[in-house]
Amino acid sequence: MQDTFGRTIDYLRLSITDRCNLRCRYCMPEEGVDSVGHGGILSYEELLRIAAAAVRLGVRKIRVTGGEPLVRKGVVEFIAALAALPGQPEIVLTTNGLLLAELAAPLKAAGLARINVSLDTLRPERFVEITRRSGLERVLAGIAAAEGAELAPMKINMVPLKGVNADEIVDFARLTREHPWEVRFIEFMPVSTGLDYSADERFPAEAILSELARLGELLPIPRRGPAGPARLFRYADGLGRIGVIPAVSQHFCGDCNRLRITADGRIRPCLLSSDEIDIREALRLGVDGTELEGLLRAAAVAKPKGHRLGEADYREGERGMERIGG
Ligand SMILES: Nc1nc2c(ncn2[C@@H]2O[C@H](COP(=O)(O)OP(=O)(O)OP(=O)(O)O)[C@@H](O)[C@H]2O)c(=O)[nH]1
Ligand SMILES: C[S@@+](CC[C@H](N)C(=O)[O-])C[C@H]1O[C@@H](n2cnc3c(N)ncnc32)[C@H](O)[C@@H]1O
Ligand code: SF4
Ligand code: SF4
Repeated sequence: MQDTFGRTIDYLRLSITDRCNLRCRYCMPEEGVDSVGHGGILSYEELLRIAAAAVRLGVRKIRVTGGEPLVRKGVVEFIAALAALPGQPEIVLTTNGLLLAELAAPLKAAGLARINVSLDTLRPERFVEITRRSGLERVLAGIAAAEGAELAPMKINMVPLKGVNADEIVDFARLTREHPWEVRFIEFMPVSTGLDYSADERFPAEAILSELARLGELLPIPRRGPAGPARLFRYADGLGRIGVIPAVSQHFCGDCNRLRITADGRIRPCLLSSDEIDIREALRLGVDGTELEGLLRAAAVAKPKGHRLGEADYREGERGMERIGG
């Protein structure tokens, strides 16, 4: 499906829950997060109907995200059902890794193609400071299990914050020398209010690149087609790759290829705009497949040319990343 600006939309991100077993300070407030509850989130059946309609419109890749997608009961069977949709889209997942040690092998068997694991520090005490929970060992065991299950190539997502974990950029980059992983550094996005960060903690892409250069020369990897948000590099002696996601400072919106479904059933045309289309209501009123396709098409038409973050009239949204799915 094409949007108004000639971009091809072939990627759908499904946030399957707004619940999470961590409370990362840049994503969710420590307390006072109201989960939308069982009736508020889309059922697996509803999610499958949306996914099937999207695949009919040309979506080739579906990412399951959250909240923490692995805390939702029945996620393995849901992945299997997605992978079995006519058209056989590629099914991928983004997780904090806490439950991966147990679930990596069943997820692979269900048809999951790849996995992206979010990890912001390699230091146990810091893990607690950032996520407000313990569990670094479990995440590392989860990454090992994902590798064992051949969920490859694995991507690790890190959000550097100045004075918090930016001094670990080089340690994370070093991982790509020893492992065939893609380690990606994501610019922090101020998307919801009530977060425990200050503007001084932002660490822009240019600063990330200077940090990375301390480890050795970064060799750019040329893009082949719309390659997603990451600018890719490698070190001459590295097995893996480095990605920098300049989510705020340098727009990759011109290549944007995605729509999002929020945990509570809204189609979100752009991560950084609070405009949404209610698909939950439509599903519960009994729309048919053609009407679902119509709603997805309308969202593609409503997709903005680019984000307006940083512009005078931009307002931080009410909805946290855990509902949008990142
Ligand atoms: N501004 C912006 N940021 C995005 C977009 N897509 C992903 N990101 C950021 O990049 C992070 C990593 O995304 P992932 O969930 O790993 O997915 P991905 O980068 O699409 O993954 P691949 O399919 O492996 O390329 C997200 O959590 C966001 O912070 C986007 O469309 N716009
Ligand atoms: C919302 S999480 C959902 C999936 C899963 N719980 C996880 O952490 O991977 C998806 C991604 O969004 C990123 N993210 C969350 N809040 C962010 C923010 N304010 N700025 C940039 N990235 C953010 C996380 O680092 C993670 O990689
Ligand atoms: S980034 Fe992921 S793991 Fe961390 S609080 Fe948000 S949803 Fe949970
Ligand atoms: S900010 Fe919006 S338009 Fe730009 S890449 Fe992200 S989702 Fe697409």
